[in-house]
Amino acid sequence: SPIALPHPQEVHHLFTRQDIQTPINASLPNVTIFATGGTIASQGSSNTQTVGYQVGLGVQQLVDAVPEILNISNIAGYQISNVGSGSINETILVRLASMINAELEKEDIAGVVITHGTDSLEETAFFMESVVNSSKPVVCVGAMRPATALSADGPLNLLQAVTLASTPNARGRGTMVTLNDRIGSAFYTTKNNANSLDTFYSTEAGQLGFFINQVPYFYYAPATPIGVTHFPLTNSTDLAQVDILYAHQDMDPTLFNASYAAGAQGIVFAGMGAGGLSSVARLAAEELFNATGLPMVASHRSPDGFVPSGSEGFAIASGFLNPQKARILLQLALTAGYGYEEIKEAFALGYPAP
Ligand SMILES: NC(=O)C[C@H](N)C(=O)O
Repeated sequence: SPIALPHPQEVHHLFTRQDIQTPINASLPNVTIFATGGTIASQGSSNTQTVGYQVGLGVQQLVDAVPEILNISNIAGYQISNVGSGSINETILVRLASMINAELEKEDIAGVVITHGTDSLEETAFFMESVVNSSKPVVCVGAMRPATALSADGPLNLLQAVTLASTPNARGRGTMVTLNDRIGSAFYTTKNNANSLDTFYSTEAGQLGFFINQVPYFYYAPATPIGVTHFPLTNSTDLAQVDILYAHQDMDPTLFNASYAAGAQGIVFAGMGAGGLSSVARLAAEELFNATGLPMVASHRSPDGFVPSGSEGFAIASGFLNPQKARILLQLALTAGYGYEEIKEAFALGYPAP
């Protein structure tokens, strides 16, 4: 049965093509921007307001604020939505991905940029990594300060994102995230701080590169992360429902059954340490698994780390994937009709035997 979409009133701009097309300079590459909202598209009531601002700027205004972009690329833009990234949903993700696939198939397109709120940017980036089938760069970018703020970070981040999307050496690196001069892999990059400008990085996996004087420098030759499973996109925007449960001392063990009763087709738990649960919660989860076969994935509530297989016998280990990324992989696998063993294999790709 169709899954109810959250906050439909907030996606009323969805896919109205507010097409922008800057004057064509034949010597420059072509980059398409897909704007979804977020702080990068937000305005405060003063130049010192950095909390409680409103999303509202369209893709045209984002580009107008950085005319230097036009020295780097010809830009076309789509307004996909204009929402805080907490309201990005599966309808937006699936349609955005299919638009990006279609765009990258065009021979004259060098790459694409997604402007996005930072709160769930890593989820969208991971989704694109899993379903975009092109070696051309897909660059996700956001900002931590609204466009109206003193020292707003959005304009420079956008300039760098467009630069990255037009750089031949950015090909073959999967979907990337760039903010605050850093270039990271969508597979590993995580938002680490709710407020700080310097929030996106990936501790153990490291960065792909960085910007100096707006030029991207890479640490390595093109490579994509181990463990990416590529899924075909279907026309359906209904992805399997997967819930995340957060483990803690005295976790309510009934949450597992409640989640299942509410329609979850899979559960990811943000486990303590390397994927652990209290003995009471573990028993409840295991009983549910034994009774229903509901796929469950053990991830970690610590910001970084690894869940090895076998830590919770009935649960599939998330490896390096944090709960929000593990959820997307589980959603895509279930939507593609994977059974338990195939799901297990998809996760295990992220932690191959040495
Ligand atoms: N910095 C940001 O973009 C945060 C914003 N609340 C969002 O994710 O849409």
